Amino acid sequence: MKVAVLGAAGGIGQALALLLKTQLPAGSELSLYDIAPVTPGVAVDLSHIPTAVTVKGFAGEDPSPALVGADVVLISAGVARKPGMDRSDLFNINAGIVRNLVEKVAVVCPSALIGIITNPVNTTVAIAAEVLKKAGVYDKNRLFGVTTLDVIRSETFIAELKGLNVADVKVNVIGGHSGVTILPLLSQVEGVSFTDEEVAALTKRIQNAGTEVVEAKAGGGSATLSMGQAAFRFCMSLIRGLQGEANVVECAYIAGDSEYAPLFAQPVLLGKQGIEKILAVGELSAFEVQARDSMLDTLKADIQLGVDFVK
Ligand SMILES: NC(=O)C1=CN([C@@H]2O[C@H](COP(=O)(O)OP(=O)(O)OC[C@H]3O[C@@H](n4cnc5c(N)ncnc54)[C@H](O)[C@@H]3O)[C@@H](O)[C@H]2O)C=CC1
Ligand SMILES: O=C([O-])CC(=O)C(=O)O
Repeated sequence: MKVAVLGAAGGIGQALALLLKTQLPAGSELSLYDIAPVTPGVAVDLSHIPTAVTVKGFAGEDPSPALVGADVVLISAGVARKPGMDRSDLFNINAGIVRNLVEKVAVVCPSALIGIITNPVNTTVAIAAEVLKKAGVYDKNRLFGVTTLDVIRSETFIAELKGLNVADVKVNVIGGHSGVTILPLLSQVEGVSFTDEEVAALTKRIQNAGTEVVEAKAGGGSATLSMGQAAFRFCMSLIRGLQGEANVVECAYIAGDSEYAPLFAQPVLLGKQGIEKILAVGELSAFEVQARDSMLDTLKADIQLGVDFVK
């Protein structure tokens, strides 16, 4: 397997690259690209870790050499939030970065699975889809907005609140990746019950968890280490699917068959072609139905912004 990380010299990119270097299957290749000149040095640094994963680093304007033969491309290139900003404030800079990178992916490794981490995810995934459509290589089963951080946060916060072993907590998070569009389906968590007050408070905490980190870092950026772990988990699931493992399921922001919005985060079964099957969201509580319905105008507007940007 060859995994390319674009934005590899950044906070997320370096954490993710470390996890991939230590835990990708033996024989894998890790390809790191960033505009930052330090990137080949990051690769040299990682290459001294004794695992059977080869690492190469590329800097400069053109990501193409890093993309040759990639099976999975993870994109975390761009700018991160500072206190007082919303994810949507990143659009002006990050939209163009994602467009340019995906244009290269479309030419060099059009059948790779693509995971978009760069914010605002609700919009950058729409941009990626439009770029791939324009290039004539769009396959909706191969493009993902990485929302795994919302899932791991939900698992962590639920286990903390209820005194559970976090390894036993499974939760789906649907919708998108910002504010009210993040909807953890707490009513479906097995073996746990929540009061109405707990549901309201926990949902709000999960929706605001990115801001919690941004404020705690006080101008020093947003979540990088937890996001590195989240992207690593998602990447390993993509690879396990590609390698034919059965029952690999993750939530991701995808172009599904959702009646709610053209892109919508929901659970998917992963396989050799990317998404093998879109899984049902299941029964929602009255609170969740209300939260789902009231997010849709925001989510659709975020998606339209991305479509219009490319057109
Ligand atoms: N999907 C999610 O759940 C999350 C997404 N994010 C987003 O991930 C992105 C990256 O965050 P961090 O790693 O913390 O930022 P960072 O600033 O530490 O790293 C970003 C990297 O992108 C590189 N870069 C900028 N323009 C580039 C280009 N045209 N080509 C290649 N590389 C380029 C920079 O040189 C830098 O090394 C941000 O947009 C952030 O909002 C952050 C946390 C969670
Ligand atoms: O909040 C941010 O800007 C970064 C992010 O997406 C998250 O931590 O969920």
